[in-house]
Amino acid sequence: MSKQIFNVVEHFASINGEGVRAGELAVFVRFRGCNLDCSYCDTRWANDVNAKAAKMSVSDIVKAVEDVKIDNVTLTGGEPLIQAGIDKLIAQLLISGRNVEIETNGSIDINKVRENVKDNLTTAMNGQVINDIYDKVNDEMERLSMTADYKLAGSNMEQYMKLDNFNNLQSQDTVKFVVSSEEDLKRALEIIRQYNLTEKCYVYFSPVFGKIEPVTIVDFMKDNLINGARVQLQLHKFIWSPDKKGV
Ligand SMILES: C[S@@+](CC[C@H](N)C(=O)[O-])C[C@H]1O[C@@H](n2cnc3c(N)ncnc32)[C@H](O)[C@@H]1O
Ligand SMILES: Nc1nc2[nH]cc(C(=O)O)c2c(=O)[nH]1
Ligand code: SF4
Ligand SMILES: [Mg+2]
Repeated sequence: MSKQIFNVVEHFASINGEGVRAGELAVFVRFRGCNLDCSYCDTRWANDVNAKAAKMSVSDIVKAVEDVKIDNVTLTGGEPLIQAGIDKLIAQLLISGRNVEIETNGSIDINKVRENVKDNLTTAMNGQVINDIYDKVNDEMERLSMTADYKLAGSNMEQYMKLDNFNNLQSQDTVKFVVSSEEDLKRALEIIRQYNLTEKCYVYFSPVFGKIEPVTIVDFMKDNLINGARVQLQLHKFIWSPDKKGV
């Protein structure tokens, strides 16, 4: 089998600016290319097929992550789940003891990826003296969390959302609504209620940076009694200049 090579446009250590682990140290690996084109994308440069990228194998990436001695790793992009072999990389990062977070755009079948990761873990553990490989694989899988956006009308990408993903959420996963307008907030609430999202996983609202006042989101949450969801601003855009790469 040919060795899988990934196009990595940047990898860096920082604090996670988004999601359940916001504020914690994390290593970020950003892959080139995306299957969507959101109106507000803050990493459009990474989606360019000609963006400068390091060619890295699974073991190159695992080594780069291990070298920094930080427990959390976030795979992002671009879109990490369109990268061939991503399941193998995720499995090896789990085996190396990391908490692995995937930032994904909501158009890809997360269950299929999770099943492929599980298969990789099972294969990797075969031959090891482990009494119950099944339990060990499930323990490793608990350190994998998917943060899936639901792209709203303001992104122009809503038609690509894979609603079936909402039947395959785990309690450690997140559904994130990046909102541009009141219309987006109303649609997000409809989806949250329809799929009972706050009962299944973490739910976040995040403003498209500079496009909607955070207080508008908070008022909407209060007016509609949206318990169990959280508002979140992208921390790194306050700590550093909002356009800065590598942070
Ligand atoms: C750049 S994307 C990469 C991962 C994946 N393609 C996705 O969309 O989830 C990472 C996260 O940044 C969010 N994001 C992108 N541009 C943003 C902006 N201008 N303001 C707020 N969040 C933004 C996305 O919605 C997503 O949740
Ligand atoms: N500090 C920091 N935290 C992040 N969390 C998610 C990010 C992303 O671009 O996916 C990101 C990012 O680019 N920087
Ligand atoms: S899916 Fe993510 S990376 Fe792709 S365009 Fe949208 S925000 Fe940017
Ligand atoms: Mg970002």
